[in-house]
Amino acid sequence: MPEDATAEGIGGGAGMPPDRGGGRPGRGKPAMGGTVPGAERLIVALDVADAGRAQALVDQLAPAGCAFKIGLEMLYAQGPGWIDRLAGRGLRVFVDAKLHDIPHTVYGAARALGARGAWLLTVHLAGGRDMCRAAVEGAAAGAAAAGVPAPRVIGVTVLTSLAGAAYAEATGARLPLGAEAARRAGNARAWGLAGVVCSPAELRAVRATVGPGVWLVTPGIRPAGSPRGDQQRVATPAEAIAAGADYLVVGRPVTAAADPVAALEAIAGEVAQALDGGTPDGGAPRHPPAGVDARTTPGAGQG
Ligand SMILES: O=c1ccn([C@@H]2O[C@H](COP(=O)(O)O)[C@@H](O)[C@H]2O)c(=O)[nH]1
Repeated sequence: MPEDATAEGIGGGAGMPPDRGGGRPGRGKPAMGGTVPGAERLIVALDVADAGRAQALVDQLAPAGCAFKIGLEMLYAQGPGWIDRLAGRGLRVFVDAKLHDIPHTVYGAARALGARGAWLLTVHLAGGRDMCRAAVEGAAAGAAAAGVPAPRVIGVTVLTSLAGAAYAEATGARLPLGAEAARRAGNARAWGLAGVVCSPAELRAVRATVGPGVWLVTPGIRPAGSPRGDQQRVATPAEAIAAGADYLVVGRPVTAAADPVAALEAIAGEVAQALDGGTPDGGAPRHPPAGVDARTTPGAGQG
């Protein structure tokens, strides 16, 4: 039955308590109450500056059962009140604040954000152990003071917009990109974070490093034929699920579509099919099953 992300516990259904807690992601469940199988694994990035547009997207897409990501654009243009607003509807809210500062400052920011009922909160792993631990502690303290569940703090490994020379320029490229992402993910686990953000290209290497129990949240999702935009390390929804992603972050392929609901449903359908071990065209699996069912409780490291 539903654990954390399954359709039944989310989506703002009337009278339904949001279960934003501790279980592993569900596999594609039958649709209930208008939810769409596969959508429970999707996080829609609300990268819009206009409140009316954001509200329209949430109203259109929430019944499918997806989560929503509030990132830098919404936070700076509209303010953090959107976290409360969506969480108050029983929706899972991923606050992609990408905190990266000295530990004292990050503690305070995470404390403030943690009090708002978020489900996930990001930090940059490049900020180091003390900063990441401060984020976990701050988020927990804020949530406890507000009487809401603490967000799971997850760490960004290497931005999906970086590759090749741009990656080398930004980091010094002491390790190949995949190895560096896996190394940083290992740090995330050691430092007590609940998961990491990584590109689909590194999912297998990251999972091999962190083992079960650490959530892998994956942007850089592009359905076949979708413009890549500024994303460099991309994969289709089915490929990302087959490689072991727990959650897929999808922005423009949904929000810039002429029909965002149809776009979301198509991606959810691809996800549901991949979770069942098939390919979007109904052929044999291209990869072994992702092994989601064998995982222990994600986020165990965050206590
Ligand atoms: O490495 C990262 C970390 C975060 N993101 C965020 O995900 C979405 C992706 O949006 P698309 O429109 O689907 O490209 C966006 O909000 C980013 O801030 C990422 O892309 N890569």
